[in-house]
Amino acid sequence: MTAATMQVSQQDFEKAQEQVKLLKKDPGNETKLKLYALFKQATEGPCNSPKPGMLDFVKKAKWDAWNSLGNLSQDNARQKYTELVSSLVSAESADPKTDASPEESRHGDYETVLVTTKNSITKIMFNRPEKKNAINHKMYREIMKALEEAGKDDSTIAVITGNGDYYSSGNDLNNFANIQPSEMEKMAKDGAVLLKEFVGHFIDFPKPLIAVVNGPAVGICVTLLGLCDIVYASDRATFHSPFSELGQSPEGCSSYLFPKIMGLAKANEILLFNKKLTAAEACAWGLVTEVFPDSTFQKEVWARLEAYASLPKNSLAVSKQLLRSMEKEKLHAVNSKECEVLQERWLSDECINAVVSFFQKKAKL
Ligand SMILES: CCCCCC/C=C/C(=O)SCCNC(=O)CCNC(=O)[C@H](O)C(C)(C)COP(=O)(O)OP(=O)(O)OC[C@H]1O[C@@H](n2cnc3c(N)ncnc32)[C@H](O)[C@@H]1OP(=O)(O)O
Repeated sequence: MTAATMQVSQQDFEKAQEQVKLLKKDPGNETKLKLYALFKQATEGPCNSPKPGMLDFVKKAKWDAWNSLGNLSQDNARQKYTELVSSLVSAESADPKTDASPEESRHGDYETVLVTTKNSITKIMFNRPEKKNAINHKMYREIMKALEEAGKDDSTIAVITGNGDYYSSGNDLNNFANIQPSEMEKMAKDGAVLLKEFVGHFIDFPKPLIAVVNGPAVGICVTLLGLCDIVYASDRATFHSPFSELGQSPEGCSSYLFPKIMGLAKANEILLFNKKLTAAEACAWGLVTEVFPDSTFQKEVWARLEAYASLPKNSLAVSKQLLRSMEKEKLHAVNSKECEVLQERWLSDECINAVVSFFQKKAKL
């Protein structure tokens, strides 16, 4: 190495120390240890401090990293440090995700949901506000696709919420409309297959899944809350699963989870007798984690979620999966059974009459 390159290397070394502080993405512990060791070697020479005790994990890892550089010269250490930082900076500027300012990145190609990622949180927002976020067939499919993507992306947690004044009015009753009598059985069979797959995506979701209930929730959007890991609600939200009123029966694993969460007597009021809960009641009954005043709901909840999303991602995922693993098989069995019963219900006069009444504007919840 010539004197000239050493000189440049010293300047670059100082610049690299500045650049490392500006990295937007955490380079990971292994790389951070390498940087630490090269910096120490470059500035102090070979490792000269006493070996820390076995139980002092952090100090021991740093000491090991520095010590592993042996007699590497200070010039070489400076050079290697500078090169490592330069490779991290280039990798970051080539990656469109990290170029990402703290701005939201929007996932493309959805019509009925709005999917965005920001601050390690992927948000899946029901986006049919003019229909109170009722879930039509396309929306069932798009929610499943969004969950699949969120399960695999870089986010730490995923959030489900609604756009507009409703969280969601549940199943879009148009899913049952304009069906010829000869097609009824097929409609019911296909509906049961779709519903089973849809609920299965919630059972199997691999990361913490949080419901941010911004307004009233109806039907399947209430029952699915039992499969979420945390439920935050605005004090404007209500929770209504009027299955018997609609001639239907419970889904979303609620026939198993609701009695477990709130006790059989309270679950019966919701699932058999159509009791609509206020947010405060849903919280007292264990379905909702915490209720916030509507005026500060978004601000308080997102601040809380951003703090949660900065926790170690893999630890959260394995812990969620561990908790879910105790129940997974059972939940899939419950889901199958519920869909089987609903397939029959959809062909019943009770259900058909309820749907007809809704479209004749005779019945609203
Ligand atoms: C593959 C099938 C799987 C099935 C899974 C099983 C799922 C079960 C359930 O989810 S059961 C629950 C079903 N939901 C309902 O029965 C709610 C019906 N809606 C209402 O009662 C009311 O709309 C309301 C109380 C939610 C809101 O009332 P209001 O504030 O007065 O608003 P509007 O009624 O004027 O609604 C505006 C606009 O949206 C349409 N809409 C609202 N909800 C639904 C719905 N669930 N299905 C279809 N359409 C809905 C409503 O008709 C209005 O449309 P318009 O402006 O008239 O075109």
